[in-house]
Amino acid sequence: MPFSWMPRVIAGEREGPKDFPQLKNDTFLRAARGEEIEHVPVWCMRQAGRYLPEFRESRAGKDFFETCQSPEACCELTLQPLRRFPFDAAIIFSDILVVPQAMGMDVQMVAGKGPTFPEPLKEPEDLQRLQVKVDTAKELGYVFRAITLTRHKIEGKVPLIGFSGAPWTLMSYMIEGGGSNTHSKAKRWLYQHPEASHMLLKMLTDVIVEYLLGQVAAGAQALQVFESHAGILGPAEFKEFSLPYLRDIARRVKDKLKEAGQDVPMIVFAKDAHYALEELSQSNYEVVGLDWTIDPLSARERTGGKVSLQGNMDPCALYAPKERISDIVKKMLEGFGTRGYIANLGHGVYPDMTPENIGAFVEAVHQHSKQMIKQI
Ligand SMILES: Cc1c2[nH]c(c1CCC(=O)O)Cc1[nH]c(c(CCC(=O)O)c1C)Cc1[nH]c(c(CCC(=O)O)c1C)Cc1[nH]c(c(CCC(=O)O)c1C)C2
Repeated sequence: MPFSWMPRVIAGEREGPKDFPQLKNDTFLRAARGEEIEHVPVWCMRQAGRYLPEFRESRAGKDFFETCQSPEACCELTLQPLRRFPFDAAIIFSDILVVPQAMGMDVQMVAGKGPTFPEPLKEPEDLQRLQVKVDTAKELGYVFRAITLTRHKIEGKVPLIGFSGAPWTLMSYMIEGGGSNTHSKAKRWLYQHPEASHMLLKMLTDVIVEYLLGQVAAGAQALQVFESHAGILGPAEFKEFSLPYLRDIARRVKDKLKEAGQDVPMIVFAKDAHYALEELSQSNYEVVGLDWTIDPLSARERTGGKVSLQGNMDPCALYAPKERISDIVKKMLEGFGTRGYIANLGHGVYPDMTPENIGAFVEAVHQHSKQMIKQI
């Protein structure tokens, strides 16, 4: 039995542990599978974030990763946006950098600077510092507990999404030591140390697979894999250093879930990877998330109805007056169509955005899509 909480998952049962409140709004899950819906579901990346005064209040004076380690705090932050807006999904509050931490790296959140690794990986020898076999139940059990608690507290209102960073994005943080414009330290590895790069990407893939499976066992009803730094790679590097690992993650997670009779939709969000849209639509994920640099109609054409699509309004459109947001949403819905589509932003909400405009975005998606579906 690989996970201590595994006995709670009954083989053959689709919804996971039995004692969770029944799901009342499964629109997001149906859209992910391309099934019929009454309105287009909508959620926002970074919907739990600093643009909400209640989020800033809860986070005030507390260390970021300590907050991530508190299931109660993560649950509260996940639920906050749902109290304000009729989102069709929630995403568990956590961070992609908990995985490098679980592998033994120190990561701190420095105010005004963002995530910082005091001792980043510099040369291939540094891989020896990393934990190869990670006991995810021990190192990341706090995330699993946050998911289980949130599944209870969310009362079946909407599905709960679990997530992980993808191997290349995590590798780039581990080598850069934080955010970067050029990612030149991490890219140097790809060109100077391709073998060590693959070794690190493989190590990360193994941990991510276990981590995502643990999230589903804990109660996650969908999974999103964030390849936020895809755009810094060109098509050839993406094909060699990102895509095979993204595919491997989805295949291995799905194979394991199938054995347990579970079916959990997976979303891949490779930011700025418009050059790889065709490949991404054939990479074992039900949903491909899009940033705003891709035109909805051409995304549909290029993915050929093989997958559902998610996205992709420019987050900065939320600075526009509400009527303009409504027009932009309408055009976006007309471009994607209402079937096999999950409305979202093309990236996360920024801290200086007004909650009211997020509300206008959500309302516009629901209103316009209901009308469009009625007319079909
Ligand atoms: C709200 C927040 C988070 N992380 C960080 C913040 C801001 C700091 C704070 O509020 O104290 C630091 C935080 N964490 C990270 C950054 C980016 C730093 C950089 O690259 O410059 C910051 C400021 C790293 C990170 N972290 C994440 C990504 C992938 C998504 C993306 O591309 O934005 C990345 C790249 C994932 C993430 N991170 C978070 C979520 C929560 C759920 C939600 O979306 O509502 C998620 C999904 C939460």
